[in-house]
Amino acid sequence: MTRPDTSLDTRRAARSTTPATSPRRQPLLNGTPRKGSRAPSATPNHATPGAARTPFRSRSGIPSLTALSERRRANTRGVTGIHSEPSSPRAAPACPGLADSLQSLPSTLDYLLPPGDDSTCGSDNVKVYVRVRPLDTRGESGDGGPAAKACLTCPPGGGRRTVLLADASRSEPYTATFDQVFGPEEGQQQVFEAVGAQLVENCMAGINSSLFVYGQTGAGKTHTITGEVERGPEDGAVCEDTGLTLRIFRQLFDRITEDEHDGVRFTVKCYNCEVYGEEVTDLLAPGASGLQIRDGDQHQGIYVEGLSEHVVVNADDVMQLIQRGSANRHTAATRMNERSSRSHSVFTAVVEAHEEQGESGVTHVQFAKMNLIDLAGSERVGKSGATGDRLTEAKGINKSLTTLGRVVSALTERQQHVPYRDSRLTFLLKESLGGNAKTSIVACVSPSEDSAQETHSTLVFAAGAKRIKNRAVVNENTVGDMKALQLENARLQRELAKREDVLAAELRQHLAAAQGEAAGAEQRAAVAEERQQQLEVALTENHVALQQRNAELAMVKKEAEDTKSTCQLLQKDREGLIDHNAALTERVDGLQGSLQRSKDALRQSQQELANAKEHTEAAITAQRAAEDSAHSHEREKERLADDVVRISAELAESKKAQAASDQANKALRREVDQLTSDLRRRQREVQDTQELAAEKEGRLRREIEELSESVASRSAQLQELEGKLASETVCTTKYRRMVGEIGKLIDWAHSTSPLPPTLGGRTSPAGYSSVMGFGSSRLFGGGGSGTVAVSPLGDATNMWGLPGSASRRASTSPSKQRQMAACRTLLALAALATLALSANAALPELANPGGPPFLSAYWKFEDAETGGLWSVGVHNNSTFGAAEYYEGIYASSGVYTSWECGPEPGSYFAIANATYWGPEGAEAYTWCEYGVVDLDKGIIMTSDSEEECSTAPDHYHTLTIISPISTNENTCGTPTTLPSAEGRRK
Ligand SMILES: Nc1ncnc2c1ncn2[C@@H]1O[C@H](COP(=O)(O)OP(=O)(O)OP(=O)(O)O)[C@@H](O)[C@H]1O
Repeated sequence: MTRPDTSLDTRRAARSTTPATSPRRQPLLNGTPRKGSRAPSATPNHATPGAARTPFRSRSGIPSLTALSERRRANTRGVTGIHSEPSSPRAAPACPGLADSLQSLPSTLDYLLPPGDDSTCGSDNVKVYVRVRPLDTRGESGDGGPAAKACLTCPPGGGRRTVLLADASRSEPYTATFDQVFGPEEGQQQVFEAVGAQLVENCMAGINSSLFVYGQTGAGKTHTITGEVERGPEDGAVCEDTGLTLRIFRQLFDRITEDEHDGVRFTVKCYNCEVYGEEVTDLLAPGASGLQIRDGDQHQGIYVEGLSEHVVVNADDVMQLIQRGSANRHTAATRMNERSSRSHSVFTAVVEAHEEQGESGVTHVQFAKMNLIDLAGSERVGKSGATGDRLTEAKGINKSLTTLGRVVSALTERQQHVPYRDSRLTFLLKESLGGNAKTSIVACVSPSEDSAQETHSTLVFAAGAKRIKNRAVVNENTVGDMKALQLENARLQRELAKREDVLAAELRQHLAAAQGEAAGAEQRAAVAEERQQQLEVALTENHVALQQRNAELAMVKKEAEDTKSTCQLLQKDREGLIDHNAALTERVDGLQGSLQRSKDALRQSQQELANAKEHTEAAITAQRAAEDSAHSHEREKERLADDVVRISAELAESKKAQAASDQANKALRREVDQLTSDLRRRQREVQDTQELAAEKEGRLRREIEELSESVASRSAQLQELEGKLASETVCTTKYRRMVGEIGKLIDWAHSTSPLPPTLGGRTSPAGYSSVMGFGSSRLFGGGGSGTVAVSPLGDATNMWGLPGSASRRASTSPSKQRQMAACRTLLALAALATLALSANAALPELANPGGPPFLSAYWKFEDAETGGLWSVGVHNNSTFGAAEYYEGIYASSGVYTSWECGPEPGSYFAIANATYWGPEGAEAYTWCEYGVVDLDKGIIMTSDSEEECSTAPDHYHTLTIISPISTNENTCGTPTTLPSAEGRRK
């Protein structure tokens, strides 16, 4: 028994990395476990993405390679079992195509599994994640200024899958949706759980995987993929900043420990190289540069010739390799990043699982390759200020990234030529982009306004890469000596034969279910898409309305601010007026005081006058009394009279002053009244404006709340619909693949036909019986008047359902038997082709729900040996076409059977029978509907005119479907006279 080239046990004992540099070609990107391993035919040509669901896998994936092989054998059941004589020496080698097709059936069945688990649904689309780094404290512009503002957000309702870039240089914000978006607050462990853990499971399932980080310089690529590489504070832990690589290997070794058991052994080999400029260098064997990249055979894939190989047995070994590789990598300080990677680094691990098959001497080897790629960052040299070596490096980096962009475009546009060889980088990544690997990309971006342009390019690249489809397969091999392999082969053949029926039944069931599911899914997808578009439009309108409302609110706020400042001014005016009023009041008070004083003076004068009068009277009395001594008193009298005149004048003057004061007082009062009423009016105005503003603000706030609620609920609906759309898209993909699988079966059936060579077939009885068994048990099994025979030649009674002497004579002569055999083969071909047609035709049917059902098809073949014509009609009226044959021996008939293809009314159809021709000259029945299919248009029409159908001789021999002739007219059961053989063959 041959063991793998490196003894795991020995290595385990040593517990150390083997730094051997192999002089041979080392398989960097090569899954081949060792030189001289088995031929490609031992490896399946289809991925089994749903393998993790099968009972053969444990929770952890592939604890047992035998289990995997069991599963594969179970999946291929139905190949040899179809043979009526499984031991036929030609059976196995005659059917490699069928074996391959049936080996692919697990993936067909997997497509039928309910959607939801992406890792097992069979979709190999590249997964794309976006990681937003925190804003840089040194200022993103790199000029040492203050930190820039953020321009990248995750809009609410985006489910952490959508980013919105509001770039000032663009009129519209840019949005895109990815598999997941990690914000600045999300740490290395969260990224590992979402991105890295899948790579471990892929490795354990024998599937290649690649992870690469992309983005502008300083965006966090090296931080994400490598980060801090050292042990954590606790035993077995990693640091918080440890990147994906070490975390992946820790989990990988945990999983290996879980899955390793008696008979199953794992080996892990690591490689690390960098692409600097266009030169490939081994980072683990310094000095080994200028290495060549080779495109090996199917197993080797892409590999770097002469790259050193390092066997590792635990995560600490890997940690040392990462540290060595990082130390040897080209890095330099730039304005954008203190430790900028100036090369692309590729860290590769090849994980092999070996299982010896007990006594048989056969060893199963399952292997997977994991690439962890840290791309150098793109940079705007104007911004980074690179000169000299840094400038040359930057140009080289940008050039290789541009080629990477062209490769992505070519793949997404499905161009014939993909320019992988235009740069070393893209050549190395060939398998990861569109090849045999499950690929994840983490696009690292900065949220800073300064980096908006670079972030935009990164997001556009990432959105494009999301559309790339890969075709990952399970890498498996079986090795052993020739005898052991032959024994194993024989055992597999026996297993294969045993399990045929189960698979056939499963396929039929799943096929029917898938068609129904696909029909519903397509319909729902269309509705969901329409709904999504409506919601998007509504969302956009709501955004616009919200922005308008915000603008209005801002204006109202501004008005309120203005009004407030006007109020303040008015308040100031009011205070001035109050002061002025107080001054006026003071002045009035002053005037009133002086008036009072004048009045007092007047009263005093009047008193004095009264007193004077009294004195005068006393004087007059005294004069009269002393008339004699009046002279002296005469002067006194005159003085007193003068006093009276003066005091009277003063009194008049005081009265005038009081009148003037009253006048001024009145004017002042009027002025004060006027100002007071002005003030009140302004106060009322201010109050009204404030109330109006408050009311408007309240109304706008309510509207904004309502709008926000409606936006949130619509976003939730949109998210839900997106989810549905995604799951339905998965169903549709499954369905389309299933159609492809059926097409392969048809091709195979055609190639193994027992018809004469002119009919494109072979005369192998084994091949022939396979076709019939396949057709009868799977497609023609139910309904109608009987079951078509499984055996190659016997059981004609079932075959000949129509009355007629010719049919009863059918199984007698050898030539009739040959015709019957050929007839059955044609039935199988027709059935298979109709199955494919139904699937194809389901698409226009779905696009036109409730439209007319399908389908009928008609094939004609010319038998060069006899010159006869075969016709096989297929249509949806539950009759099944046999064959028509004339000239020479007359044996043919129709068989009734029906075949239900889908649950939808109208998608029901069956295979029409052909024609029954009696012996020449005898009465014959045409029990045939001549079906015609136009695959280009996807429509099928039939004609009851055999003449019309037979006027397309160009299509004979080719299984090509004849173009439309006329609409359906059923002539079942109508006796008709045969045209002459000559006439029919023209
Ligand atoms: N998500 C993050 N959280 C914390 N720090 C980060 C994050 N992303 C990046 N950084 C820090 O930013 C700096 C630049 O990151 P890094 O070297 O990983 O960028 P890069 O994309 O690899 O750049 P280059 O292409 O120039 O090599 C580092 O100091 C790194 O620690």
